[in-house]
Amino acid sequence: MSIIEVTGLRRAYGGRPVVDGVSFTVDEGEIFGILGPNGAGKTTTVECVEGLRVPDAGTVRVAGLDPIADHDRVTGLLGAQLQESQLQPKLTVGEALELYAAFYPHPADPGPLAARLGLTDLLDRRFGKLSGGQKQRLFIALALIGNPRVVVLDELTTGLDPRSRRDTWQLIEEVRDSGVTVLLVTHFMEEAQRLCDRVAVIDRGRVAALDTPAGLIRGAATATVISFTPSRPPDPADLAALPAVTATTTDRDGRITLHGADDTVTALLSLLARHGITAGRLRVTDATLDDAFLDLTAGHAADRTDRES
Ligand SMILES: Nc1ncnc2c1ncn2[C@@H]1O[C@H](COP(=O)(O)OP(=O)(O)OP(=O)(O)O)[C@@H](O)[C@H]1O
Repeated sequence: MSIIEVTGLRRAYGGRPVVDGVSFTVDEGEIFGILGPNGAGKTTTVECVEGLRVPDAGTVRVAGLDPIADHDRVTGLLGAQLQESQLQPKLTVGEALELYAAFYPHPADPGPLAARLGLTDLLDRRFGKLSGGQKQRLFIALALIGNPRVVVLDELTTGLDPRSRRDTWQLIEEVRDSGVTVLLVTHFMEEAQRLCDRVAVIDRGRVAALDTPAGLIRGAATATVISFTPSRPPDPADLAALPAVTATTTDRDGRITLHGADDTVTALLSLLARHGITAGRLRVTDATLDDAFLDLTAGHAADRTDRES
């Protein structure tokens, strides 16, 4: 059953459309990712879901309610992640939890919630003295304090070191496992691949693809990534003519990376054998969500160059 329904959403700033007909539904109990390049319209989209922005056109429903017309009821069932600037540096973790609990009719008990998020030892610590990872744990706690059915997390792990990021991922999975639906805006492919049940890739205000991470990878032009260091450079025209090749790059050390499919590997090996070239440190790997994302948003970088030139 869907808990969020977005249909034909449009929003422009100063006459420039930044969300241009976005539609998707989020099922209750899933982690739904919104992925896209900078400026693609991700935050604007989730702000419309949260009722913080009024759409120019289209409809948004959260548990069947309109986030603008039914603002108070939607606020009661949707937990949003605060931005850092919204908390006073002198407020302690315990005070922040008590303060935000007071905003909701049926809040979670701050003590057990703090324990669940590993904040018990930090209850007397001031917000301004917390590390990046500790702040993010507090933001997740504050998003959950109202006992929401949905939490919206926007770039929650940006700026965290790899360990804190992994710890935060585990917390997000625990939130989902407790029955809360998660709408997650992220820039990190690894994060989306590891956490999200389904992902909408938004590019230039439109949904470029919507699928499970595995489905996005399967549907991408790149299935296989091949890299090797040749004993001497092959003819670039021969490489470009290999079956299913979508991209070829050569780094400063002469190492070649080809994006293609299984057929590409076989044809490459016979090409190299024909020319007596050996392939040093040959690596053949499956494409990742990163590769799928680059395929899906391939026009974006070119457009940006056009605009900036
Ligand atoms: N209040 C505003 N007034 C004018 N333009 C805005 C406003 N908010 C966002 N924009 C512009 O709208 C576009 C989309 O912004 P948005 O924040 O939704 O994108 P995003 O995909 O979340 O980007 P990022 O990944 O960089 O956070 C950007 O070009 C941004 O500069």
